[in-house]
Amino acid sequence: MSSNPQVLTLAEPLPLECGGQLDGVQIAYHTYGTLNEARDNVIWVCHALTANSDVLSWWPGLFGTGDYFDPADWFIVCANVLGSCYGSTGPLTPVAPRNKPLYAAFPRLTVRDLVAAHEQLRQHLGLTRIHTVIGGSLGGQQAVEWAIQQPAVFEHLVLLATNAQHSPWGIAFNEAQRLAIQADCTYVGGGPEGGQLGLRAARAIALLSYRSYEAYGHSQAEADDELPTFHRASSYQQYQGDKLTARFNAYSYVTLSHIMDAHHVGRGRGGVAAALGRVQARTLVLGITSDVLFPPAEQQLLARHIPGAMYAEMESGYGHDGFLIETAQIAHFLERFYVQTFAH
Ligand SMILES: CC(=O)SCCNC(=O)CCNC(=O)[C@H](O)C(C)(C)COP(=O)(O)OP(=O)(O)OC[C@H]1O[C@@H](n2cnc3c(N)ncnc32)[C@H](O)[C@@H]1OP(=O)(O)O
Ligand SMILES: N[C@@H](CCO)C(=O)O
Repeated sequence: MSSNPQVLTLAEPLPLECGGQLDGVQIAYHTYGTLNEARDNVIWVCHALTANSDVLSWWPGLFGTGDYFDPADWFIVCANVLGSCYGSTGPLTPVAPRNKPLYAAFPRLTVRDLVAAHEQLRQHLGLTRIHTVIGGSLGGQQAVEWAIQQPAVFEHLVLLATNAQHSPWGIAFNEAQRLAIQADCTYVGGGPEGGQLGLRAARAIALLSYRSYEAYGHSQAEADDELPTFHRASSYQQYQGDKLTARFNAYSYVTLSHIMDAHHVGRGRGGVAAALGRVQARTLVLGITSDVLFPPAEQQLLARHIPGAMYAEMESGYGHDGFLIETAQIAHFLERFYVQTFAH
């Protein structure tokens, strides 16, 4: 991370959806820019699977000086999710009562638990109104869940490449990755470095769902006339696995993928349509044409059931990760969205 996060430690135990609780929860967060006098310039960013609270470092082109969300204009908040490894309580954090990390025994959290923790942070920061909450993928799952729980807080909701309930297809991808991690014999009892070889394979599997046939064809094509001694695409897979293991751990990865799998806004609320119907924020839902993990149909469903939501689709060959890359298109649709909502 390019700058250190601030950390809030919750005074009270955090009750979990599974029925347990977490004591001494820490939430790492970044803020950028200044809260204006009217306190109406807050943008809250919910990050995806392996990112962190330093949104300026991982969403350049959308967040930063001269970008659509410029800290000169906005008070931007981004918090690391529970279960991750960038400062918020996760599987490698020593937790009470034994003050030791729980590793693979870390509790099964849900998106609702992530929201509950960040709701405590929102209250701690005294932010009664959020101009926009924005998130893609797991971040979008968190943003929509939060807008359902606290409909009066959010004026605008921006959802990218996400869904209302995780799909059997998405769960199957995650299970394949967990199987790779659990096949690494260091996963159980291996300490902080446990399962890293498995994580390397898991990231390589995940990449297949984050990119597309076209993206691989475009960036990893080989010369026609040579008998290859190695394949570019093979080396790319290995490199991406190495890149993630250098900055992430297997226990957080398993925890977060289970969180994604359990995501279902309709649970206990009479179904998805009834839950989405509670959203009061003006909503923009953005799908990506080549997203095989969260296909446009999932975005269309969100937009169909969130009252008055606007739906748009980004043309992109990048696949699911297009939500991190296609910043010019995102800015274009944001501008249309804000102009339209301002006019009403
Ligand atoms: C501490 C931190 O890093 S904070 C966390 C940062 N990450 C996040 O926040 C998560 C969200 N971000 C992401 O998922 C990604 O960064 C994305 C989707 C935005 C972009 O993905 P990238 O991996 O950067 O892009 P892409 O898929 O084009 O791969 C490019 C990389 O692969 C390398 N590469 C490309 N082809 C090959 C190949 N055939 N063999 C080996 N390496 C290759 C490139 O050299 C480049 O390496 P670099 O990342 O060291 O510069
Ligand atoms: N590429 C994203 C996951 C896709 O949502 C990440 O590593 O956070």
